[in-house]
Amino acid sequence: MAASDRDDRESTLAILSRLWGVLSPYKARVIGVALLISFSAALEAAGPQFVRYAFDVVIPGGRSTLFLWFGLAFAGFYLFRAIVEYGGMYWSFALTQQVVSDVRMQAYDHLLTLPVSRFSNEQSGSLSSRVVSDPNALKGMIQAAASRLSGQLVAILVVAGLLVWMNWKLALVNLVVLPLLAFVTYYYQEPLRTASRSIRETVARLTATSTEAISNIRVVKAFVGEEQERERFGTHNQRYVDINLDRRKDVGKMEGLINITSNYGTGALLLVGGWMVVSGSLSLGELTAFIMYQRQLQGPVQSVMFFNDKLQAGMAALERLSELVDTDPETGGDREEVPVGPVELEDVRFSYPDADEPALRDLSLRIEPGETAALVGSSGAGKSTVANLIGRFWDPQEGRVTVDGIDLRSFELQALREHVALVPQDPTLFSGTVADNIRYAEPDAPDEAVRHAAEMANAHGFIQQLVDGYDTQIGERGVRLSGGQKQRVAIARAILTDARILLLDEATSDLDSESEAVIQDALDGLFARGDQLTSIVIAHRLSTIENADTIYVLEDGRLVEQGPHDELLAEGGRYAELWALQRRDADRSARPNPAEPPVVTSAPVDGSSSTRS
Ligand SMILES: Nc1ncnc2c1ncn2[C@@H]1O[C@H](COP(=O)(O)OP(=O)(O)OP(=O)(O)O)[C@@H](O)[C@H]1O
Repeated sequence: MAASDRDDRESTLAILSRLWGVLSPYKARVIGVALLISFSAALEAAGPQFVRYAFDVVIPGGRSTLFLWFGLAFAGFYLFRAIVEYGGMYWSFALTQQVVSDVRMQAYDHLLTLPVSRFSNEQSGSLSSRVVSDPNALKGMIQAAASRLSGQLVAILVVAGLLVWMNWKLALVNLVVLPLLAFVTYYYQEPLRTASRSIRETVARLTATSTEAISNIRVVKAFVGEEQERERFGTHNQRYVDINLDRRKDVGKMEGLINITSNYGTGALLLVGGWMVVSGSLSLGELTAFIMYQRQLQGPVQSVMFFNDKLQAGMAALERLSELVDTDPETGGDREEVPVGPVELEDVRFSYPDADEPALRDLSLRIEPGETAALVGSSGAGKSTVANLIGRFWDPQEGRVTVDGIDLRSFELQALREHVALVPQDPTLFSGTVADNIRYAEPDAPDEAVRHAAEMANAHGFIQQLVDGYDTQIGERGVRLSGGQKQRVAIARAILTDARILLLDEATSDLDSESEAVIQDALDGLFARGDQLTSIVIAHRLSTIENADTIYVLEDGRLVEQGPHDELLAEGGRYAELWALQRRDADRSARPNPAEPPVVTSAPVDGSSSTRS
């Protein structure tokens, strides 16, 4: 018990120090807002004094001028108070929005600097919730801490002081009610917090279940999984209703107890105070003011009791944010000049985190500048991993990856990446126009350059036929492009950069042979860009890399063969085997052109066929 109390205290201290970390850049504004809100709260305490004055002085006096002055003072005071309250509310809101927006921006900035490994070990939905919704959850905590708390404390102190000043004996009656109110609020704090947590978790499960079904809707339908999905969603949906009902019961009980306690408190004031009025030791105005103050105190007392709850809720969000912001960003070296030279892997050994087996084992290969190198091999052989290391998306644990003999780790990251262009396996495009997508890496590229790149990528023809040509919006709110069209836009995007190293990951794997021919032309356009472009192509259709300068055959993370197509065929090794497999499957398939090799994605090392055509 004592240990858990200490843990609570330590965690509250940790929360406060983190909260201070978030708020310290805004010190002056926090103090300003707190003063304004405290001032507004102190003004509120003057209200019952007007009533007391009216009952005890103005009404018994019966003079019209006094009524007039009293009316003017009353109206002026409440106008002033409304202005102060508006100012406090607005500045507190503006401050909170500013802090949350800055925190969100910092988190997003940091997110973009994280290494690829950080993105591969957390679902993208969860990562984006860290930068979008978690900062929102800070709002309650910042508002509670930065502004409200000070106002509420001032209200409690000022009102309590006034009560004692007016009549300390009657003030004692209040002192019995207030701790009772505080106790009721405190008693329900934990169950309500637990319920809120469960509600958030259930909402997250509801969202995850529906998102999964929606994004896999074709699989759901193909395997008649609707009923199963309905049941999964229904279970969470029912749980959501149940927890909300339970929570509502607790809230109802708490509100009921608070009402009873404060009404009994008013009753006690009426009885004790009424007796004092009868005995002449208290005026009627004072009693009325006392009752008003008792009502005024309830809000601040409950807010102060709920302060810890707000802190805990905000802390959960702050912890998730800190986990992200405390992750080390990718780091590069100082070299800004990336020379033209061979790209080499020297005795590279690489394992993905938590993987049992290394993905690459003592792999060495050298690609001369201007060459087109092809990586082939079974599924899981390590082809994409080689591309990942050359793009420095990951670093090897042993050995080096170099350009012109210089370790990639010594180059400034941005400088290195400006020299590497990527056409990924699934070339997802960004929302915006076709032209925006082509000039993604070169936002200032003139229209002619964009068009030229599209022509080289064999994309100009279809782009011209779109509704608005290069200005056609694509993505969610625009046209949908076919897989082949997307790839050609992605190739145009790569052509437009002046990258010296091109990584082409399985760009032709999902295309029919007609589209493949079109893409092949696009790639020829790209390879023809100049002798400085070193291309590394991962292609599953061996026909697409027949003309590559060197073909590297990987198996199980090792290089097993290398050389040009004809040489490798003549050698009769693993490449020849893959080639023969493709021919055999092509002959078996009912294709009009059996000479066209099918896609080899997963020919296992044992030689059994697992090709897809
Ligand atoms: N992010 C990752 N985390 C853990 N293991 C991974 C990761 N990516 C790949 N691997 C593993 O590393 C090995 C090499 O994978 P890689 O993607 O390089 O193969 P590949 O030859 O490109 O395969 P494919 O042709 O199927 O794309 C495989 O065993 C794979 O399961």
